[in-house]
Amino acid sequence: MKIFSSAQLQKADQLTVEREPIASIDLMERAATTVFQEIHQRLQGAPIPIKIFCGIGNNGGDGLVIARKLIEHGYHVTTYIVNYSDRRSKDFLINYDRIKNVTKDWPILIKGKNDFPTLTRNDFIVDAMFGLGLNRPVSGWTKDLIEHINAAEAFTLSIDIPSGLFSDQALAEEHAAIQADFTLTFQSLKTSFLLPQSEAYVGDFQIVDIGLDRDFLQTAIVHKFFITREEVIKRYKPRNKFSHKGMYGHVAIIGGSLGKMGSIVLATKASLVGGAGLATAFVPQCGISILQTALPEAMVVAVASHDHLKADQKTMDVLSDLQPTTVCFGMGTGQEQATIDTFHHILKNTKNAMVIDADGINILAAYPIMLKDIPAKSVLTPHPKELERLIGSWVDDFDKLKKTKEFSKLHDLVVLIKGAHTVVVDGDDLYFNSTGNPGMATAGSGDVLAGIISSLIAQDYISKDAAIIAVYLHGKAGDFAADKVSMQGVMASHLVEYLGEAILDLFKPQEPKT
Ligand SMILES: NC(=O)C1=CN([C@@H]2O[C@H](COP(=O)(O)OP(=O)(O)OC[C@H]3O[C@@H](n4cnc5c(N)ncnc54)[C@H](OP(=O)(O)O)[C@@H]3O)[C@@H](O)[C@H]2O)[C@H](O)CC1
Ligand SMILES: [K+]
Repeated sequence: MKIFSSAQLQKADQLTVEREPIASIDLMERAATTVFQEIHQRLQGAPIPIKIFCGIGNNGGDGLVIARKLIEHGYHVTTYIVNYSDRRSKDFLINYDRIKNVTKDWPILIKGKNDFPTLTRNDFIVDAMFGLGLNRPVSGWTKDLIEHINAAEAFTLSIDIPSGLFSDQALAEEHAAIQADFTLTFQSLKTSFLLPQSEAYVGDFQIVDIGLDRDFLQTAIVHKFFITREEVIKRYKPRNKFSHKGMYGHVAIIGGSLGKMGSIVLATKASLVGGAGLATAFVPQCGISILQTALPEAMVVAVASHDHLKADQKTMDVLSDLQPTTVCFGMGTGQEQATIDTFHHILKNTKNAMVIDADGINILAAYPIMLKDIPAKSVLTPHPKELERLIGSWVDDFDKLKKTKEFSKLHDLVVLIKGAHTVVVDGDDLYFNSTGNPGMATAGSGDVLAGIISSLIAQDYISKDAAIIAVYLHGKAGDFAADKVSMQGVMASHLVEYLGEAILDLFKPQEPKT
């Protein structure tokens, strides 16, 4: 699913008005009516106090339409105009008049701190102060009002975007934005919703289709996407009836050290459950019986050394004789010099795209000279600390995206930014994951992900698609697991266990949205 920038959405608004054609006031009525219907469906006429805060632009105009519709349906609504400027928009003014037809009175004007209403936890607040027109941080008494609303801890629904939050740039900590519990957003997600810095503001969100110009939406070029089920299905390759295991690739998972063999078990198992035809774990001696006991389906090759990976020529020859389709390196290896040398040797002798995880990434960060030896389009799967070691620190989340893109382009790699909405970075293109839950922040979760990505590359998916499908399925498996064992109860093994269910779910008929 495409993620549009605020400039593109404003363009879409304008083109819809011209091409449909539809008067902008009618488009506002249509958009806000859709929001009203969503609210009405949830509240079902509940007699709770609803307080709607409207700005003076079109976001405020939306708020006025919602207020009018709610009043017409018998809700207890108080409407406030947050008068932060005298430059009221045309469509705001029309709706300012229209609401008077149902209330017989003007909404309450807020012009400063003295006008702030008392709010309680029992209020239902609708925030329609600023939308995509926000062009600078909110300041003065308007900022105080945002803080006043947040302090009430009442359920807050934001229209289009939590007021004060930017769509395409970061909000510094000292600035204020509405801490929404829920955001109903028009036509497209806003990038900031998916970034950790916005966590306090966005809450849950839902996209409402307001019928903007289809042609524009389909043809506009974007570099940001949301990884939905449809994005995965369109990339998924069904299996042929006459296929055999040799057609689904051979994954070599290389890593492990004394006390850290579990990571290899998880990754190797995930690669098999993910569909690879064959998997070989390539480990120090200490790993042989662990692997063979835990995972009879996998082959095991051990280097001569006992505790760490220290490959001699003989074992390297064994690896090249195996001719794995995909090599995955890094989990649990540690950073002994012999291991670093082994890694460097593997990099230089591998042609196909690899998957590099954990200590593999730490070694690359410590020895950037090795970056040039990584096969093109390899996938790096750092968690935030590992990413920082790799690309340096960032000022904010948008800067992190920019620096990761530069790194990806410079080295021709696919890089993951792991987190609540894991991002797959492929050059200029960013793919944000939609699945997963905080229960997945658990030991070994990343090993499973690296195993799935390796598995898909071995099955002939291009690295970017392998990463996109893998993060989605990994998250979905986590969601299924959390449903069964609770978020706290999720362990990495559950992610492997529920991976099959996540794959099956791709092809299950979905329940219609209520
Ligand atoms: N066009 C349509 O029919 C639709 C519009 N939709 C809704 O519109 C908003 C975007 O509305 P817009 O009027 O462009 O802007 P806002 O309502 O977000 O903001 C109003 C004005 O506020 C000023 N501004 C910006 N930042 C600040 C600030 N920090 N402090 C004070 N004032 C600020 C700015 O004007 P300036 O001249 O002062 O710069 C804004 O113009 C969109 O989000 C939707 O909710 C829907 O898309 C439906 C169709
Ligand atoms: K808003």
